[in-house]
Amino acid sequence: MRLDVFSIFPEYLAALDVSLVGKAAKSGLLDVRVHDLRDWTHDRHRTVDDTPYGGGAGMVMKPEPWGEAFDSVMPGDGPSQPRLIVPTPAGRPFSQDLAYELAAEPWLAFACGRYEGIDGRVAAHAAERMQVTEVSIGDYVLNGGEVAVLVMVEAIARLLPGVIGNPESLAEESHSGHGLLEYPVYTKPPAWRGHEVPEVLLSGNHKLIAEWRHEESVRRTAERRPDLLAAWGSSLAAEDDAAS
Ligand SMILES: Nc1c(O)cccc1[N+](=O)[O-]
Repeated sequence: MRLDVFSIFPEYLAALDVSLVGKAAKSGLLDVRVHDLRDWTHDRHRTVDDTPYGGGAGMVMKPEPWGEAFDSVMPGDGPSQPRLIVPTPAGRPFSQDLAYELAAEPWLAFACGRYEGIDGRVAAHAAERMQVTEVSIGDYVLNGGEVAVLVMVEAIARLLPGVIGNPESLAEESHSGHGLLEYPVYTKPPAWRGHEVPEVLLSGNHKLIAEWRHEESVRRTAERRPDLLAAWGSSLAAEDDAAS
């Protein structure tokens, strides 16, 4: 998978050089290219923003640098086009399902907005030749899209074949598809500062351990995410109906 990221703070994306994503890039599983949007400005101040039409506070990112950057890095007459992801609070909620969907793409491009956002014509013009998806990582206010890109790239990259050592671990994680939050985990020592590891986990009885883990997943989901529990219950009912 090729990933292109456009930002006025390319150093913010340095985190993509470390850990899981960095290893994937070094092993050739990922081709990560970070671009400084200001490289496509032509004035001495390397201007990327201007006042909003219609008034209002803040500044809007000018369309020209984006258009020139996209033309340069992913030309319209090229053999293929990426899927463009624009992090924005007004976007489609990012989820594990969307991470799987994006992990199936051969080429992703991310446009990191700043200020009050990117001129709306940038996405509209890009959509003339590539799929554009505006995505939100959550209902809170950030100063730009860079941190959202770091979140999405990590969630996507770990789904690519060969990136994580034990693919089986993907199956038991929260939001991994069974619909429940994952159970609590423990390791040595068996007792620590007056806290004991649940005895069942020391029993060696794999059936009891599996039952305890499921019960813990259901309990945690009921406490913290009743919305997920309801959806999980509905999916079980649907499976039962399909089987009967
Ligand atoms: N929430 C937010 C933002 O405030 C600015 C850029 C991107 C996002 N987001 O992806 O959720």
